[in-house]
Amino acid sequence: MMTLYNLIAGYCGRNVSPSVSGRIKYGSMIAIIGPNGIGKSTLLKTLAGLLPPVSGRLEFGKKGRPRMGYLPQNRNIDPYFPLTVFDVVSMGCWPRINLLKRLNQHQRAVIWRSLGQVKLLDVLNQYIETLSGGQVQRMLFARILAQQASLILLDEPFQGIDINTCKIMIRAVNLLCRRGCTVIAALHNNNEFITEYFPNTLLLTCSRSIWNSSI
Ligand SMILES: Nc1ncnc2c1ncn2[C@@H]1O[C@H](COP(=O)(O)OP(=O)(O)OP(=O)(O)O)[C@@H](O)[C@H]1O
Repeated sequence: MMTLYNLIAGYCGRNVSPSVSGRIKYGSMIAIIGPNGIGKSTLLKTLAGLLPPVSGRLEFGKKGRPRMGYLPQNRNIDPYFPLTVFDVVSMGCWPRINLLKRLNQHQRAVIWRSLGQVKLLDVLNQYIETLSGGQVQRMLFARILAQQASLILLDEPFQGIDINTCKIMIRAVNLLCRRGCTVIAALHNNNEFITEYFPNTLLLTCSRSIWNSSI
């Protein structure tokens, strides 16, 4: 689905990541790992199409760039904006609804299912200012699920959240991969979930990138 040819990510023509080559198949679950500042987020942004590669290239299959969901590391959300949990998760459907139209039955079902997967159905009508940090994280994750993307890019999705919330999110990610969605997550090396849940890793070092190396 996605092939990387000597891809180097960076800013304004300055290399940040090492060169990465490889083929990423449908349904893969990949952790990008490496020390702080090595370029994990930068590479993820490049895969997301938010940054052009400094050099090398990224190619998608015949169908072109798939529908993508991206969870950035800096998840700024104004907690005092009067939105409910349902409102935020429904934003995942926006690309597919006309601004003048309401959500249809199918889209509502998708939102409910996404909320159910992250166990937030009981707070769907609550304002976001009333949520805990872990609930906010799960809500943003549900928004990604509602996008029904076939490529999901997650930047440090488990940072600062408790083990139960992590497990809820991991289960949702596993389910997506079994349905053919590709999930790529930038994670810190010491993340205990890597060995247990991510069958494939891409280790970035200052000199090169290494697929499926043990941490
Ligand atoms: N917008 C930017 N413009 C220029 N340089 C940047 C920008 N964002 C990050 N950098 C630099 O790129 C390098 C890699 O940063 P990046 O966030 O990709 O690393 P990382 O491996 O994800 O780090 P961490 O593990 O700390 O999240 C750092 O030196 C950082 O200062």
